[in-house]
Amino acid sequence: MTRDQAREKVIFALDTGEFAHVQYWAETLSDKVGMFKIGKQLFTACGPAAVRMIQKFGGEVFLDLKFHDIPNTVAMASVEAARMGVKLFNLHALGGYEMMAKTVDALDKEFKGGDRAKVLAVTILTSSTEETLKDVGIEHAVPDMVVRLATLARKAGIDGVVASPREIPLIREACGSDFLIVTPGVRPSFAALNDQKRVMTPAEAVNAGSDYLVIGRPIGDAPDPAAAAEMILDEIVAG
Ligand SMILES: O=C(O)c1cc(=O)[nH]c(=O)n1[C@@H]1O[C@H](COP(=O)(O)O)[C@@H](O)[C@H]1O
Repeated sequence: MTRDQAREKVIFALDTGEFAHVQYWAETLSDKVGMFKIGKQLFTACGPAAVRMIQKFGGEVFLDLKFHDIPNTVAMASVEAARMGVKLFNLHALGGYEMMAKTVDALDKEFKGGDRAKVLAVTILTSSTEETLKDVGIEHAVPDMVVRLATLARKAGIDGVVASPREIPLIREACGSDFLIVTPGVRPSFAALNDQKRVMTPAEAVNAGSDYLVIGRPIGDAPDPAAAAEMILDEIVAG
Protein backbone atom coordinates (compact mmCIF):
# COMPACT_ATOMS: atom_id res chain seq x y z
CA MET A 1 0.00 0.00 0.00
CA THR A 2 1.28 3.52 -0.88
CA ARG A 3 1.56 6.30 1.68
CA ASP A 4 -1.29 8.21 -0.06
CA GLN A 5 -3.55 5.17 0.14
CA ALA A 6 -2.67 4.77 3.84
CA ARG A 7 -3.38 8.46 4.52
CA GLU A 8 -6.82 8.23 2.85
CA LYS A 9 -7.75 5.52 5.34
CA VAL A 10 -6.95 7.46 8.51
CA ILE A 11 -9.71 9.48 10.18
CA PHE A 12 -8.53 11.74 13.01
CA ALA A 13 -11.00 11.96 15.91
CA LEU A 14 -11.08 15.68 16.65
CA ASP A 15 -12.16 15.22 20.28
CA THR A 16 -11.93 18.75 21.68
CA GLY A 17 -14.40 21.35 22.94
CA GLU A 18 -12.39 24.36 21.78
CA PHE A 19 -13.25 26.04 18.49
CA ALA A 20 -9.77 27.60 18.43
CA HIS A 21 -8.24 24.09 18.25
CA VAL A 22 -10.15 23.14 15.08
CA GLN A 23 -8.11 25.33 12.74
CA TYR A 24 -4.86 24.15 14.40
CA TRP A 25 -5.73 20.48 13.77
CA ALA A 26 -6.98 21.16 10.25
CA GLU A 27 -3.66 22.82 9.39
CA THR A 28 -1.40 20.40 11.30
CA LEU A 29 -2.92 17.19 9.95
CA SER A 30 -4.37 18.11 6.55
CA ASP A 31 -1.58 16.28 4.66
CA LYS A 32 -1.38 13.43 7.19
CA VAL A 33 -4.96 12.12 7.47
CA GLY A 34 -7.80 11.58 5.00
CA MET A 35 -10.69 12.81 7.14
CA PHE A 36 -11.60 14.55 10.41
CA LYS A 37 -14.19 13.13 12.78
CA ILE A 38 -16.35 15.65 14.59
CA GLY A 39 -18.10 13.96 17.51
CA LYS A 40 -20.47 14.79 20.33
CA GLN A 41 -18.04 16.93 22.33
CA LEU A 42 -17.01 19.31 19.55
CA PHE A 43 -20.45 19.43 17.92
CA THR A 44 -22.15 20.17 21.27
CA ALA A 45 -19.65 22.95 21.95
CA CYS A 46 -19.42 24.53 18.48
CA GLY A 47 -22.12 23.07 16.20
CA PRO A 48 -21.99 23.24 12.38
CA ALA A 49 -19.30 25.98 12.53
CA ALA A 50 -16.78 23.23 13.35
CA VAL A 51 -17.81 21.30 10.23
CA ARG A 52 -17.50 24.44 8.09
CA MET A 53 -14.05 25.20 9.52
CA ILE A 54 -12.70 21.78 8.48
CA GLN A 55 -14.33 22.13 5.06
CA LYS A 56 -12.79 25.62 4.66
CA PHE A 57 -9.35 23.98 4.95
CA GLY A 58 -10.31 21.41 2.32
CA GLY A 59 -10.88 18.58 4.82
CA GLU A 60 -13.57 15.88 4.63
CA VAL A 61 -15.79 15.33 7.70
CA PHE A 62 -17.17 12.25 9.44
CA LEU A 63 -20.00 13.60 11.64
CA ASP A 64 -20.12 11.18 14.57
CA LEU A 65 -23.32 11.99 16.48
CA LYS A 66 -24.48 8.36 16.79
CA PHE A 67 -28.18 9.09 16.38
CA HIS A 68 -30.51 6.81 18.39
CA ASP A 69 -34.12 7.98 18.73
CA ILE A 70 -37.57 7.32 17.27
CA PRO A 71 -37.41 6.65 13.49
CA ASN A 72 -38.82 10.00 12.34
CA THR A 73 -36.46 12.04 14.53
CA VAL A 74 -33.38 10.13 13.36
CA ALA A 75 -34.44 10.34 9.70
CA MET A 76 -34.92 14.12 9.90
CA ALA A 77 -31.66 14.67 11.84
CA SER A 78 -29.85 12.53 9.26
CA VAL A 79 -31.08 14.70 6.39
CA GLU A 80 -29.73 17.76 8.26
CA ALA A 81 -26.37 16.00 8.79
CA ALA A 82 -26.12 15.12 5.11
CA ARG A 83 -27.05 18.68 4.06
CA MET A 84 -23.88 19.90 5.80
CA GLY A 85 -21.88 18.19 3.07
CA VAL A 86 -20.18 15.68 5.35
CA LYS A 87 -18.72 12.52 3.83
CA LEU A 88 -19.84 10.11 6.59
CA PHE A 89 -22.22 10.21 9.56
CA ASN A 90 -23.59 7.54 11.87
CA LEU A 91 -26.48 6.18 13.93
CA HIS A 92 -26.79 3.30 16.40
CA ALA A 93 -27.91 0.00 14.84
CA LEU A 94 -29.50 -0.79 18.22
CA GLY A 95 -32.14 1.81 17.25
CA GLY A 96 -33.61 -0.92 15.07
CA TYR A 97 -34.60 -1.75 11.49
CA GLU A 98 -37.39 0.82 11.09
CA MET A 99 -35.18 3.66 12.32
CA MET A 100 -32.42 2.73 9.83
CA ALA A 101 -34.71 2.04 6.86
CA LYS A 102 -36.64 5.27 7.36
CA THR A 103 -33.35 7.18 7.45
CA VAL A 104 -32.14 5.66 4.15
CA ASP A 105 -35.53 6.41 2.61
CA ALA A 106 -35.41 10.06 3.77
CA LEU A 107 -31.86 10.46 2.38
CA ASP A 108 -32.85 8.94 -0.97
CA LYS A 109 -35.83 11.31 -1.21
CA GLU A 110 -33.69 14.35 -0.32
CA PHE A 111 -30.77 13.55 -2.65
CA LYS A 112 -32.80 11.76 -5.36
CA GLY A 113 -30.18 9.05 -5.90
CA GLY A 114 -27.37 11.62 -6.35
CA ASP A 115 -24.15 11.92 -4.40
CA ARG A 116 -24.78 12.05 -0.64
CA ALA A 117 -23.15 11.36 2.72
CA LYS A 118 -22.69 7.68 3.51
CA VAL A 119 -24.53 6.56 6.62
CA LEU A 120 -22.88 4.10 8.99
CA ALA A 121 -24.43 2.03 11.77
CA VAL A 122 -22.53 1.66 15.03
CA THR A 123 -22.71 -2.00 16.07
CA ILE A 124 -21.30 -2.64 19.56
CA LEU A 125 -19.00 0.09 20.87
CA THR A 126 -15.30 -0.78 21.00
CA SER A 127 -15.29 0.08 24.72
CA SER A 128 -17.94 -2.61 25.43
CA THR A 129 -17.39 -6.19 26.59
CA GLU A 130 -19.73 -9.11 27.24
CA GLU A 131 -20.06 -7.76 30.80
CA THR A 132 -21.28 -4.38 29.46
CA LEU A 133 -23.93 -6.16 27.37
CA LYS A 134 -25.03 -8.38 30.28
CA ASP A 135 -25.54 -5.30 32.47
CA VAL A 136 -28.16 -4.02 30.01
CA GLY A 137 -29.84 -7.40 29.56
CA ILE A 138 -28.16 -8.60 26.35
CA GLU A 139 -27.09 -12.22 26.90
CA HIS A 140 -25.24 -12.71 23.59
CA ALA A 141 -21.53 -12.83 22.77
CA VAL A 142 -20.14 -9.54 21.36
CA PRO A 143 -19.22 -10.98 17.90
CA ASP A 144 -22.72 -12.51 17.55
CA MET A 145 -24.34 -9.16 18.35
CA VAL A 146 -22.03 -7.32 15.93
CA VAL A 147 -22.88 -9.65 13.03
CA ARG A 148 -26.57 -9.53 13.88
CA LEU A 149 -26.60 -5.69 13.90
CA ALA A 150 -24.43 -5.39 10.77
CA THR A 151 -26.73 -7.75 8.87
CA LEU A 152 -29.78 -5.78 10.01
CA ALA A 153 -28.15 -2.50 8.94
CA ARG A 154 -27.32 -3.90 5.51
CA LYS A 155 -30.90 -5.13 5.09
CA ALA A 156 -32.13 -1.61 5.93
CA GLY A 157 -29.94 -0.13 3.15
CA ILE A 158 -27.26 1.40 5.42
CA ASP A 159 -23.88 1.95 3.68
CA GLY A 160 -21.63 0.34 6.30
CA VAL A 161 -20.81 -0.12 9.96
CA VAL A 162 -18.59 1.15 12.75
CA ALA A 163 -17.08 -1.81 14.60
CA SER A 164 -13.96 -3.10 16.27
CA PRO A 165 -11.30 -4.27 13.77
CA ARG A 166 -11.47 -7.66 15.49
CA GLU A 167 -14.92 -8.24 13.98
CA ILE A 168 -14.01 -7.40 10.36
CA PRO A 169 -13.79 -11.01 9.06
CA LEU A 170 -17.22 -11.89 10.46
CA ILE A 171 -18.81 -8.71 9.08
CA ARG A 172 -17.25 -9.22 5.62
CA GLU A 173 -18.52 -12.79 5.53
CA ALA A 174 -22.05 -11.72 6.48
CA CYS A 175 -22.31 -8.44 4.54
CA GLY A 176 -19.95 -8.68 1.55
CA SER A 177 -17.10 -6.61 0.16
CA ASP A 178 -19.05 -3.49 -0.88
CA PHE A 179 -20.16 -2.74 2.70
CA LEU A 180 -18.03 -0.07 4.43
CA ILE A 181 -16.29 -1.08 7.66
CA VAL A 182 -14.98 1.82 9.74
CA THR A 183 -12.89 0.81 12.74
CA PRO A 184 -12.10 2.78 15.90
CA GLY A 185 -10.36 0.80 18.65
CA VAL A 186 -7.08 1.16 16.75
CA ARG A 187 -3.89 1.41 18.78
CA PRO A 188 -0.47 1.84 17.15
CA SER A 189 2.40 0.00 18.83
CA PHE A 190 3.56 3.20 20.63
CA ALA A 191 0.19 4.20 22.17
CA ALA A 192 -1.81 3.48 25.37
CA LEU A 193 -5.13 1.59 25.27
CA ASN A 194 -7.08 4.25 27.25
CA ASP A 195 -10.71 3.06 27.57
CA GLN A 196 -10.63 0.97 24.37
CA LYS A 197 -11.05 -2.77 24.95
CA ARG A 198 -11.36 -4.58 21.59
CA VAL A 199 -8.33 -3.21 19.71
CA MET A 200 -5.85 -3.94 16.88
CA THR A 201 -2.83 -2.07 15.48
CA PRO A 202 -3.33 0.10 12.33
CA ALA A 203 -1.52 -2.42 10.09
CA GLU A 204 -3.53 -5.34 11.49
CA ALA A 205 -6.80 -3.45 10.95
CA VAL A 206 -5.91 -2.54 7.35
CA ASN A 207 -4.78 -6.08 6.60
CA ALA A 208 -8.03 -7.40 8.04
CA GLY A 209 -9.91 -5.24 5.50
CA SER A 210 -10.86 -2.03 7.32
CA ASP A 211 -11.94 0.75 4.93
CA TYR A 212 -11.20 3.55 7.41
CA LEU A 213 -9.38 3.68 10.78
CA VAL A 214 -10.63 6.15 13.40
CA ILE A 215 -7.73 7.29 15.59
CA GLY A 216 -7.89 10.02 18.25
CA ARG A 217 -5.72 10.10 21.38
CA PRO A 218 -2.70 8.27 19.90
CA ILE A 219 -2.33 11.33 17.63
CA GLY A 220 -4.06 14.11 19.61
CA ASP A 221 -2.33 13.41 22.95
CA ALA A 222 1.12 12.73 21.44
CA PRO A 223 3.91 15.22 22.24
CA ASP A 224 4.34 15.71 18.47
CA PRO A 225 0.98 14.90 16.81
CA ALA A 226 2.23 15.30 13.22
CA ALA A 227 5.10 12.88 13.94
CA ALA A 228 2.67 10.41 15.58
CA ALA A 229 0.46 10.54 12.47
CA GLU A 230 3.54 9.89 10.30
CA MET A 231 4.48 6.90 12.47
CA ILE A 232 1.00 5.48 12.02
CA LEU A 233 1.33 5.85 8.22
CA ASP A 234 4.74 4.13 8.45
CA GLU A 235 3.17 1.23 10.35
CA ILE A 236 0.41 0.85 7.73
CA VAL A 237 2.78 1.07 4.75
CA ALA A 238 5.20 -1.43 6.35
CA GLY A 239 2.08 -3.47 7.10
O1 LIG B 1 -18.39 5.91 16.23
C1 LIG B 1 -17.21 6.04 16.60
O2 LIG B 1 -16.43 6.77 16.01
C2 LIG B 1 -16.75 5.18 17.72
C3 LIG B 1 -17.38 3.95 17.86
C4 LIG B 1 -16.86 2.99 18.75
O3 LIG B 1 -17.36 1.87 18.85
N1 LIG B 1 -15.75 3.31 19.47
C5 LIG B 1 -15.14 4.54 19.38
O4 LIG B 1 -14.09 4.75 20.05
N2 LIG B 1 -15.67 5.50 18.54
C6 LIG B 1 -15.05 6.85 18.49
O5 LIG B 1 -13.73 6.73 17.97
C7 LIG B 1 -12.85 7.65 18.65
C8 LIG B 1 -11.69 6.85 19.20
O6 LIG B 1 -10.79 7.72 19.80
P1 LIG B 1 -9.43 7.18 20.46
O7 LIG B 1 -9.81 6.09 21.43
O8 LIG B 1 -8.90 8.40 21.15
O9 LIG B 1 -8.58 6.69 19.32
C9 LIG B 1 -13.67 8.38 19.70
O10 LIG B 1 -13.99 9.66 19.17
C10 LIG B 1 -14.94 7.55 19.85
O11 LIG B 1 -16.08 8.35 20.08
